[in-house]
Amino acid sequence: MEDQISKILFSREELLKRIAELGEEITRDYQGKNLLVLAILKGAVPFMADLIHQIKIPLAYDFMAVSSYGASTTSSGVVRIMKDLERSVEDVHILIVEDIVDTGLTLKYLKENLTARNPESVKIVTLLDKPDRRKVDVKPDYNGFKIPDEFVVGYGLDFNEQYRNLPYIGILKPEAYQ
Ligand SMILES: O=P(O)(O)OC[C@H]1O[C@H](OP(=O)(O)OP(=O)(O)O)[C@H](O)[C@@H]1O
Ligand code: HPA
Ligand SMILES: [Mg+2]
Repeated sequence: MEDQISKILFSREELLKRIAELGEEITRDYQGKNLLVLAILKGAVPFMADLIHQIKIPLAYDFMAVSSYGASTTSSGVVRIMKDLERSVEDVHILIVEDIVDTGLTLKYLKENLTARNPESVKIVTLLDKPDRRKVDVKPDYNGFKIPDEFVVGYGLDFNEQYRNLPYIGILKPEAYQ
């Protein structure tokens, strides 16, 4: 598995350090607010698990699953909800947690879909942002790291469902998917 990684971009220590900073900012901004941390399955799970330890106010968390990639390294552009929320969100401030914003198609769809449910607010925190690849205009409110246009895996990010269990973020060698 690790021999398919050409370069480690962020070690576990670097990830945790940045996540602590994000948690501090979020703690400050959501003081006194009814916060729902909404992680997008499956990639955001490791990030969300580390992030919630660093948000030092009461919160609830939930999950949605949407899919646009399948077994490919490029987005199909068609976003489908595979698992939805089971309760109304009218009384909460939603913080969407993503592992990566790439074309932006997933988040644009999600943000519009959730905004239509009339929550108090909808914001986005992503661990990684790949701005060079953006196809639609969507900006994360909180971002861990900007990254170049390379296919990355680890810490929740997959290629064909593999590599999610790596404790760091690395660049996948092109020969691993060609
Ligand atoms: O900005 P975009 O081009 O839309 O890409 C980003 C989305 O793609 C990945 O999810 P994926 O559909 O691979 O599901 P997964 O989290 O289960 O791997 C990632 O977790 C984001 O949700
Ligand atoms: N790696 C894994 N999954 C992804 C990526 C990536 O670089 N971009 C969008 N989904
Ligand atoms: Mg994926």
